Amino acid sequence: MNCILELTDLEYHYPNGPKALESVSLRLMQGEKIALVGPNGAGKSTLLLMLNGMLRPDSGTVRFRGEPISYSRKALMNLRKQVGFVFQNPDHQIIAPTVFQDVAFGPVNLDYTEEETKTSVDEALMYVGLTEFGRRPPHNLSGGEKKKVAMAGVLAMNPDVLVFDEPTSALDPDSARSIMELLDELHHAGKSIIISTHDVELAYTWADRIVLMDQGKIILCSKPTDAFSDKELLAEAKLSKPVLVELYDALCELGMAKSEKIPRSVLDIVGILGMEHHCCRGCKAPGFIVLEDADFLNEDLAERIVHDEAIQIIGGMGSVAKKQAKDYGIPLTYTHGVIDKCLLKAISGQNCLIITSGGMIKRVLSRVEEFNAESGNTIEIVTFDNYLHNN
Ligand SMILES: Nc1ncnc2c1ncn2[C@@H]1O[C@H](COP(=O)(O)OP(=O)(O)OP(=O)(O)O)[C@@H](O)[C@H]1O
Repeated sequence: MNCILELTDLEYHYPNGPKALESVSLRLMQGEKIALVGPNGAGKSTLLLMLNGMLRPDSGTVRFRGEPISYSRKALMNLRKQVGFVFQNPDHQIIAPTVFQDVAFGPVNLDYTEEETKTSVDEALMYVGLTEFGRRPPHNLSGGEKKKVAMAGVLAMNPDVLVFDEPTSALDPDSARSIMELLDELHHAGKSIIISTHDVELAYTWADRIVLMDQGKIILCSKPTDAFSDKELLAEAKLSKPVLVELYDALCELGMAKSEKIPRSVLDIVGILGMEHHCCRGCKAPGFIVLEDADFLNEDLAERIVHDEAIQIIGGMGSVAKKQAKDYGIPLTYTHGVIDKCLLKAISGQNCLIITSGGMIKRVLSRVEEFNAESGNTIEIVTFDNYLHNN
């Protein structure tokens, strides 16, 4: 993996304010998902603002693709094309009278042609599920919708790195989940993503790496399972353990689990209990999962699969799948946490269809394979091609 952004020994004092960053060094690798976690005032937003040059450190270096960033107007404009920043409060980002104009702001400033601008805005609005919102004034939208408009504004420039300051703050659980699904989709499309959050459950299940911050310093940078198992550090950063880790600790104490692998999802817990107690294997014939590429979906094919394979559960992963399902009137049982939920249903004997596209297809295949290997289950996955060949 290549390093895309590198911070070395950053120090920063706000003018007339406190020291906000002290000896901060961090590397964001290509295609990585990092979550910054820490109490109020820890320095998370300040660190994020360094990443696209919105703040300039008093000392230390920020490198993008190996080169120290330059703070000239032209160089910063160029950097911000590649490192997109979504503020915690979308009102800080939304400026135009209509959603379309707002999302078009970046492309227009980057001298896209009219046609290129329209294409990139339409795609970005499709990605965030706001295709029909182009003419609406942003100030009349809900908090979650405004957040999606702000995200679309950044996505329209197709940056390699996405920086989100508290992507789910002030959102209801459903909007928060759909934003996180979108971040996952962007990750599968090859983006490197760094977020700040107070939500330990979210950070634990979503990130590849956790960066714990306190009082302007990075106090730990490690895999989520390591970061959230360290009681003392969590206390120092005034954070609690994620529920899944608490549950796992309790199961171990009760002698009900002794797996080496600390669970990161409900499905992992079910897998561990299944291994220990043989309770979810062999009792019932498992169901299977049909995987269909949303890019090749049509109404007839979906109907045929659902009918021929006695499908009981349908999951749609990603914006293309959700749009296709809506257009073709396919009722989706699940639109978030799709793979794990379908695996849970398959264990209990139900047949599932997962509709998805792009890099997420591989993710479904690898997750099912990983789950089977770890839990001893044998959930079969029928891919789109197999379906065509076998029928
Ligand atoms: N514009 C500013 N002027 C002066 N001090 C500031 C400014 N912005 C932040 N600070 C201070 O810098 C320190 C770090 O703030 P920062 O916003 O980076 O923390 P944070 O971890 O993002 O906090 P939160 O979780 O509350 O958003 C805090 O002590 C804060 O009071």
